[in-house]
Amino acid sequence: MPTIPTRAPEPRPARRSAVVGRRGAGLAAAVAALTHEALEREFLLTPKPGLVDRRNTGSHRDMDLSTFAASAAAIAPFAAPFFRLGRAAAALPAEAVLATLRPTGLEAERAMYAATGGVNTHKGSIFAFGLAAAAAGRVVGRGDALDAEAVCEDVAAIAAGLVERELGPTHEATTAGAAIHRRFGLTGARGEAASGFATVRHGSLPVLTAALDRGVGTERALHAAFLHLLEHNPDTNLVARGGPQGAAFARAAAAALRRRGGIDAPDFVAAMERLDDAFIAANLSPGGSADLLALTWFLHRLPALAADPPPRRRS
Ligand SMILES: CC(C)(COP(=O)(O)OP(=O)(O)OC[C@H]1O[C@@H](n2cnc3c(N)ncnc32)[C@H](O)[C@@H]1O)[C@@H](O)C(=O)NCCC(=O)NCCS
Ligand SMILES: Nc1ncnc2c1ncn2[C@@H]1O[C@H](COP(=O)(O)OP(=O)(O)OP(=O)(O)O)[C@@H](O)[C@H]1O
Repeated sequence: MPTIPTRAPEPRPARRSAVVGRRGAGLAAAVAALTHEALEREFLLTPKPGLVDRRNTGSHRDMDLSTFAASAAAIAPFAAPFFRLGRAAAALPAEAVLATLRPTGLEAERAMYAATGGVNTHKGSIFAFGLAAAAAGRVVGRGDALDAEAVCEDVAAIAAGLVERELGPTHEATTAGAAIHRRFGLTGARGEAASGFATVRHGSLPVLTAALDRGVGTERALHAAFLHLLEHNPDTNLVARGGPQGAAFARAAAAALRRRGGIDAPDFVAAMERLDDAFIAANLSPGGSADLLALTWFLHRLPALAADPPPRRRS
């Protein structure tokens, strides 16, 4: 069982220029290390309403920080094969790529369940990071600069039509996401991917970088990004547990926190803790926003990878 660090380290400043230096095997390993760092930053960020964090296990009874640490350690290495598959598929038409990723995605899900004793800790993250890592490989394989824009555009191309194909009226609603689409029209993880992670690219990522640029610490900047996601991401996990009313409550609570100053409010942490208690009382968990928070960090740090050595892994 991996040990849980109490705090993720401060990153070195991201280089935002078009870095295309590291194209060898080291880059696939660096993408896997960054995936691990992003997942870890998400589960350690505290407080997060309804989610597993250092304060409590949120609205969850079957997982805690050690489950998340074990899960992250088990699934992050799969980002390397996803990246390599993407790089090998750089010249393929985008619509042919998803089929090449599915076996690795399902293997990663099996590794997650093996590491957690059958608990779904990171299914949404495996999907999002699998697509993002593969798209990063395609971007590098084409010789383009590795940045969030290029990766998100390629994810949109790879995932185009996924909602119609997998959630269309002729399909049996076999998963929670499909059932929620049938009842409420939400497109969940598939819709977010097909949009090129629009909620991240045009929302939480600019919020994160704006906060960092004005000198806000990493944890608090991640909180700003998370608050944005809580207000704007149509999270199927919230709907699965609390119905549309549960999702509306979460959105309104996040908007209220923003209006009273967000991360700049003097009692921000106490307000987030009160919200955590309210989410737990209502059994709400914004798991999709947790996934997108990790992805926000990943996309923020990606441009630095091609030039820098991979982030140091903590044992
Ligand atoms: C598409 C997936 C997520 C299927 O899950 P499901 O039908 O239950 O979808 P659903 O939309 O409800 O979401 C599942 C998870 O995604 C996350 N999520 C929920 N809402 C959102 C959202 N708006 N945006 C992003 N992620 C979200 C949550 O963590 C949730 O638990 C995926 O598990 C899948 O298809 N796996 C098969 C492996 C695969 O295809 N891999 C290929 C690429 S890696
Ligand atoms: N820190 C976190 N705490 C809780 N969930 C998280 C966290 N980080 C990511 N998630 C996401 O939330 C999802 C788990 O949510 P949840 O347990 O509500 O889903 P479920 O297993 O489909 O449903 P249920 O537990 O109601 O049967 C995971 O797939 C994961 O991607």
